[in-house]
Amino acid sequence: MAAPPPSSPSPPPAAAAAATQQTQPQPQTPFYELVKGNSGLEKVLLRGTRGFSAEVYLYGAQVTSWKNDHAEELLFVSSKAIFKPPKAIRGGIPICFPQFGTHGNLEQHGFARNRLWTIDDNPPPLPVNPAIKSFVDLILRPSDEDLKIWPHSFEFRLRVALGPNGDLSLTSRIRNTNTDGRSFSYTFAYHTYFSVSDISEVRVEGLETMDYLDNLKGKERFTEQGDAIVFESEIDKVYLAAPSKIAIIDHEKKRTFVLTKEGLPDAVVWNPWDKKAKAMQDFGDGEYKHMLCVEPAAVEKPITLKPGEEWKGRLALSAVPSSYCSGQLDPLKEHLIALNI
Ligand SMILES: O=P(O)(O)OC[C@H]1O[C@H](O)[C@H](O)[C@@H](O)[C@@H]1O
Repeated sequence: MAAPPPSSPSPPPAAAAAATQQTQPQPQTPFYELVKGNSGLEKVLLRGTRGFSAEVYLYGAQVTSWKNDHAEELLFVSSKAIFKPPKAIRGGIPICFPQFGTHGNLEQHGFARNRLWTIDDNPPPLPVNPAIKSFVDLILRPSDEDLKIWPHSFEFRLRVALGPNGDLSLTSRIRNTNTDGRSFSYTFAYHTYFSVSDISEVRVEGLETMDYLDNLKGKERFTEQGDAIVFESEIDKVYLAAPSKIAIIDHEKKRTFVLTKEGLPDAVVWNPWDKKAKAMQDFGDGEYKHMLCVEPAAVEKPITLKPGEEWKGRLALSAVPSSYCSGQLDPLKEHLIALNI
């Protein structure tokens, strides 16, 4: 069920229907493939050059795997994750829309993460790096049931793309398609779960001195002190107006994740730690040691769209060797230039 690659990066990948007509994947040729995943839910496989790969479930449009050229998994998905609606999949990159967390009257993190998305065969053109050959476009429109809980018509298009250096990008385009002249507002996050060797060996750079809302202290506002952020206990903070680049440095793995965000001013940092981990049905007791969520988001100031308006929010992820010193973001720039991001 391999789909042939698009003839150019702008047109969409071949239709899912066409995907079923081809039986022989073309070796060395980037493509996406639609296969059955856990519990029979469908997922899209993206394969890049040199063995890079990613997987996206149509359920939630959720990326659940991103692997480097050594076939190492870079995202965390819980061994207890439940792949059954209406539960959202615990791990990968859940999409929080139209509400982040409890910032509104909807269910926690909104409903996009537990809806079935479809492959969008004919998305409006999106400027992309021509070197990217492996990508898929997904779309979510509200059902009649959704309109009862959030009475707004929208089109949410998500492109997930695997770059030539194994970097992963997610581009969201959300359009207000209300025909009654009404604007709508929403909050949003790419709730990214990174796989880390040992949370106590990890530090995050780029958020020091930032203001944040502490979800563990009634969303009260504080200012981060000191150096890079390290982890010794539960954390659940929304960093406000965070920089567009954030680094997660995993000492043990000698790996640095670089997040680049556009259109998303905030960044949430979350680790449930031991007590909350035990209370979560779909999360192993000790798994908090091996994950960290850093979530590019728009939380403090909701995004408002008038009818016909479209918003774009992008996340680009790369994993690079940690070959620079603590507190020096400059050498990181070299990696970013090398990665062309
Ligand atoms: O359990 P979930 O609904 O997936 O939420 C998991 C976590 O997501 C975010 O990081 C929030 O800031 C946390 O408060 C929440 O606990």
